[in-house]
Amino acid sequence: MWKNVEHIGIAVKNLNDSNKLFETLFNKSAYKAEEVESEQVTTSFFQLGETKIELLEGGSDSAIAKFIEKKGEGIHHIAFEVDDIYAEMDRLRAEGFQILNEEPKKGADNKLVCFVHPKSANGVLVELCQEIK
Ligand SMILES: CC[C@@H](C(=O)O)C(=O)SCCNC(=O)CCNC(=O)[C@H](O)C(C)(C)COP(=O)(O)OP(=O)(O)OC[C@H]1O[C@@H](n2cnc3c(N)ncnc32)[C@H](O)[C@@H]1OP(=O)(O)O
Ligand SMILES: [Co+2]
Repeated sequence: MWKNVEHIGIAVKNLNDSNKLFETLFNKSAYKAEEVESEQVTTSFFQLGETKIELLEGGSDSAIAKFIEKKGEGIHHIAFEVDDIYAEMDRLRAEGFQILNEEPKKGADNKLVCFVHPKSANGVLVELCQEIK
């Protein structure tokens, strides 16, 4: 079952600068920063109601750097909380979606994550995530 929009990922060039900008915009501080080596990204998170904003700065070979090079800074992905990521990956594959991961992997903020290719989701990079218990 799909639940809430867990976070919206925003690709940024400089995390320090963007932290300050979004702190001013939201009038609140990021509640955490985290490096995710497997994705070559450093992230920070702002909690807004039940949804988070995830700022992402990427290393030179990262998906984030490639995205910024092509499209510039901005919304990179939308992440949805699901209750059974394995079942949803099987279901989506059977429905013909291109899932970018063989298995869920460890993402930021204590989640298992996987991605659906934007070419099979109307140009939107979709992330599924499930809390690690
Ligand atoms: C912090 C960890 C985790 C979390 O816990 O939240 C994260 O959020 S990590 C976020 C960063 N990681 C990822 O994005 C992993 C999944 N992404 C990928 O595997 C790749 O980025 C991709 C989607 C497969 C694209 O890679 P690639 O094919 O090498 O790049 P291209 O530049 O050639 O793109 C092909 C095609 O797709 C379009 N594209 C790329 N990224 C996006 C995007 N974010 N949203 C929409 N469209 C996207 C790109 O424009 C190309 O289109 P065409 O030019 O029309 O061919
Ligand atoms: Co994300």
